[in-house]
Amino acid sequence: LKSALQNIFAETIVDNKEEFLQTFSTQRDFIRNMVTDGEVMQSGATDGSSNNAEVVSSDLQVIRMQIGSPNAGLLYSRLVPLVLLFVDGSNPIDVTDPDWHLYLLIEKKEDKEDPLYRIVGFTAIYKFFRYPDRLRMRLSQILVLPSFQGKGLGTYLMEVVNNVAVAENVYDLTVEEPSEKFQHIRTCVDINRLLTFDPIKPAIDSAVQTLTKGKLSKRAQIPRFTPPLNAIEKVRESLKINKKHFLNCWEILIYLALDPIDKYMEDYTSVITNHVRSDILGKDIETPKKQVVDVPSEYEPETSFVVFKSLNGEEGNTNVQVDENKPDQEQQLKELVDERIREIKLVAEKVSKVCPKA
Ligand SMILES: CC(=O)SCCNC(=O)CCNC(=O)[C@H](O)C(C)(C)COP(=O)(O)OP(=O)(O)OC[C@H]1O[C@@H](n2cnc3c(N)ncnc32)[C@H](O)[C@@H]1OP(=O)(O)O
Repeated sequence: LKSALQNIFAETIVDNKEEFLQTFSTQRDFIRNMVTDGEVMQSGATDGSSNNAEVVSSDLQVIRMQIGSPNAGLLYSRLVPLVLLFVDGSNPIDVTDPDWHLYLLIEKKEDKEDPLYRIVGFTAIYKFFRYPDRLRMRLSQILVLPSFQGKGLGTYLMEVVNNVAVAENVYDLTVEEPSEKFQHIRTCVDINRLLTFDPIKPAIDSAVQTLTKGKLSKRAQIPRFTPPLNAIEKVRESLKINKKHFLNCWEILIYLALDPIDKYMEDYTSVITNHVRSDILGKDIETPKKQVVDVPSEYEPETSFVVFKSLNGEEGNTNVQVDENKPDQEQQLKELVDERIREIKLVAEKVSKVCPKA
């Protein structure tokens, strides 16, 4: 056990019980001392649209530290064991790369003379260049310590990071390999922001109108139901939500706008099926089909081909091998669609509880 723990704790390991217990008094100011040169990004509740006010007391602060600063690297080396133990599949960040920032969620308790600082969570974010003159932010690790989870603190930290991305006008904010739970939280936060973002309202209304106009499932071709390009652009520029994540949110925004949802569920499911199928095939199934056909010619046979584009979207005699295990594929597709609908309902339920008008 010791060697396994040694791998995780490295030089921060304390294997003597007395010595360990003593650190509670000898190092009680460690965190406060470490964060003195940090930048306070938020104190107390955010003005975000989620309902965090009830969980976020004025004792909470989010402090940002550049990893290159002398204390940040030292502090992070103490956090590494927590990252390895609690964030699935994570690796420690490179403490020599100054483009990393730590956002520490600190609980500050008044105590005898000096306040006592406790870290209740943190996130590591990478800020990097985007050609020609912008910066992007990528959230790569986030952790709320186990005894503080499920109290809205992860949501709070996400809101603070969103506010920073907007205030610093970065190009966008992305998340590296989000876990399912974190993706759910992030989506809830962003849906609340999107619901109050007026510039996309006309686009949502128009999508909903198309969907409610008539039985979609009876139509030969189901429209794609993606947001217009200018909406994608406005959302990225104002809210810093990247396109891929906005497309996920878009499906939920439409779900929330369908009233009554039961009446349109069949059509809505065909739209989602369509999206899932396009994602799997990695192409937009509504675009006119293209085919590549080898043709005999007097030039090199390997470089002679013709590309056909059929205008009615029908595929002719294609070489694409999609039919082989058809029943299996259909079943798998249905399972993926069911899973996606389940996720959508979960977020929809959550956001309509927080803001009942949604
Ligand atoms: C890029 C990556 O790093 S991905 C990996 C993410 N990190 C991890 O998996 C590490 C382990 N997990 C964690 O650290 C945390 O659970 C996090 C960061 C994922 C989420 O942080 P938490 O503080 O637990 O999230 P938060 O409390 O805001 O929301 C989680 C749940 O608590 C609930 N919650 C929110 N506010 C409250 C509240 N006021 N009272 C009670 N519960 C609440 C939410 O409803 C949510 O539940 P739901 O998902 O069932 O709808």
